[in-house]
Parts: sequence; C-alpha cells; structure tokens
Amino acid sequence: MRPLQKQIIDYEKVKPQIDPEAEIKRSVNFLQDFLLQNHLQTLVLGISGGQDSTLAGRLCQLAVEQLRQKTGQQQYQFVAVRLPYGKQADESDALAALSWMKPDQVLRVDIKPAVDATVASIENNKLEISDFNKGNIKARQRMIVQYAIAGDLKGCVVGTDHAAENVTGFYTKYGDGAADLTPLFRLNKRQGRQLLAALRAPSQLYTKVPTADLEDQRPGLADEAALGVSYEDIDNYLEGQEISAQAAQQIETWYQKTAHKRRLPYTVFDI
Ligand SMILES: NC(=O)c1ccc[n+]([C@@H]2O[C@H](COP(=O)([O-])OP(=O)(O)OC[C@H]3O[C@@H](n4cnc5c(N)ncnc54)[C@H](O)[C@@H]3O)[C@@H](O)[C@H]2O)c1
Ligand SMILES: Nc1ncnc2c1ncn2[C@@H]1O[C@H](COP(=O)(O)O)[C@@H](O)[C@H]1O
Ligand SMILES: O=P(O)(O)OP(=O)(O)O
Ligand SMILES: [Mg+2]
Repeated sequence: MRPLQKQIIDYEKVKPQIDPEAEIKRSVNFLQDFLLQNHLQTLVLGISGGQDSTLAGRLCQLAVEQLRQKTGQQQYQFVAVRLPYGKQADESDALAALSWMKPDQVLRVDIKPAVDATVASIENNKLEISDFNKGNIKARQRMIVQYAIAGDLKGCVVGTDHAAENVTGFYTKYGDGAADLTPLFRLNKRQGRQLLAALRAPSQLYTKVPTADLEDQRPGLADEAALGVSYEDIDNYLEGQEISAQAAQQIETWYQKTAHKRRLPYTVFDI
C-alpha cells in the first residue's frame, strides 16, 4: 500500500468491508446520543435528491422515531429542507427521496433571491463573481438557512460528508462542509449505497450520478468529471486496494490541496 494511502485510511476510518445493518444502527445511535447529550430536539438536513442526503435523511428520521418511542417524549423531530436555487432540474428526484424517507416536516426555501442579491451587492464594488465562486455562495446560503432553522427549533445541522468526499475535500468550506455532526463519516460512496440497499430504498435513489449541481453554466456536472477521478477508484483506494498510479496520485493531490478544510482555522500557534 502507498504510505500516504495508509495514513489517509487511518484518518478517514474506512473499513474494507462493512456490515450495513450494524453501520445503520451505529449512525442512528450516534444521532440519538448527540441529541440527548446536547439537550437538542431537532435534526435539520438539506435534501437535494442525491444519494448522500437521501441516506442521511432516512437515518435522521429513524433516529427521532426511535427516540420518541424510547423516551416517550414527542419533541424529537427531523426537519428536511428543500433548498433549490430557483427551479431545480431534478426536483422529481428530491421529491422521490422525501416520499421514501418520510420526514416529520419538510420546509422549502428558495435560495435564489438571497444568492442573486449577494452576488449583485458584491459586484457593485467592481468585482466579478465567477460562476464557480457563485456556486460556493449557493452552498453557503444553504448553510445559512439550515442554521437559521436549527437556531429556531432547538436543533442541529446534519452534514452528509463521507470518506469519499472528505478525502478530496469536495465540498464548499463552511458551505455544505459546515455541520454539527456527520453521521456518514467513515463510509465511502459504495458503502453508502449498501446502507441504502439494506434500508430498502428504491434503487433509483442510489444509482443516480453524484453531482454538486452548483454551477449555472454546467448544470448537473458530475462530481467525477470535476474531480478527474472516479468514485470506484476513490472507494477502492479507501478500502486499501491497489489502483492505477495516476488515480492514486489524483486523490492524494486533492487530499493535500484541501488539508485546510479538514481542520479548524489556523492560529499564531500553527506557523
Ligand atoms: N462552486 C461550484 O460551482 C462547485 C461545483 C461543483 C463542485 N464544487 C466543489 O466544491 C469545492 C469548493 O471549491 P473550492 O475548494 O475552490 O472553494 P472553497 O470555498 O471550499 O475553498 C476555497 C477557500 O478556502 C480558503 N483557502 C484556500 N486555500 C487555503 C489554504 N491553503 N489554507 C487555508 N485556507 C485556504 C480560501 O478562503 C478560499 O477562498 C471544490 O472541491 C469544487 O470542486 C464546487
Ligand atoms: N438543492 C439542494 N437542496 C437541499 N439541499 C441541498 C441541495 N444541494 C445540496 N444540498 C445539501 O448539500 C449537501 C452536499 O451536496 P453535494 O451534492 O455533495 O455537493 C447535500 O447532501 C445536501 O444536504
Ligand atoms: O450530497 P447529495 O445528497 O447531493 O448526494 P451526491 O453527492 O451523490 O450528489
Ligand atoms: Mg448532490
């Protein structure tokens, strides 16, 4: 195994094989313990229609249903949030995900007015916001909305970051990368699919091409096209398998370039 590969696997805590039922229980218990220990009652999560938020959303719903049963207290709830930027092309996938996960509540906040107003106000200063940079503003606007909801409902924000995303830093810093807890941490992309299959999700919900869908000019751009490496290679790498030197190099370059996203802000004690 490549020396950095071993270090990355230790950090990401990916197991080469998993028992999906055991991992479901582990995440559900974690969500429940987090609520109880922190005296919180609401889990808040954005639902895009993609694989990760579908899985995390169902785990949240299971966690609060079981918690209500265990404690006899009805205040525990899961709030799923639709956060389209205007009209979302794959809205039907998001609706299918919601109808399968059956959240206690669904809220819908269109982020377009806030994002467009932010871009326009910045551009009043003779700055030009690129389409890519605007994509990060969308991700951060989603973070603002979810924290506002959590703040109002004694809640916390659930993140969908998992090992195959974390390793490449493929998320917006303090956007979708900002959350209070990440129940999928330790799983790679295919293990997430295994959990969804064990939960009997309709397969269309986890065979969809992963996309951040943040750019206006390249809608639905596949993560794999943006990353220059496939999830198949990332998953194999994280399970300790040998992959092509080129793919391994690409993963390691992303890992090193995005190290700043996997830590707290730098202080005078760091340099
Ligand atoms: N924006 C989009 O449209 C879009 C679309 C698809 C995917 N993504 C993915 O989302 C991710 C977000 O893009 P990003 O990483 O360019 O933006 P980001 O905002 O997540 O991170 C960049 C910011 O991090 C800080 N930073 C950069 N290097 C640093 C360092 N060495 N130390 C400390 N801070 C540092 C700077 O503030 C910089 O503006 C990318 O992986 C991208 O591929 C974005
Ligand atoms: N359109 C969306 N509506 C609600 N929540 C969303 C939307 N797009 C993204 N999200 C949230 O962000 C994470 C990360 O998405 P990636 O596809 O991995 O970039 C996603 O799981 C949702 O929680
Ligand atoms: O985070 P999601 O739910 O949008 O999943 P994916 O990363 O597969 O698009
Ligand atoms: Mg997505």
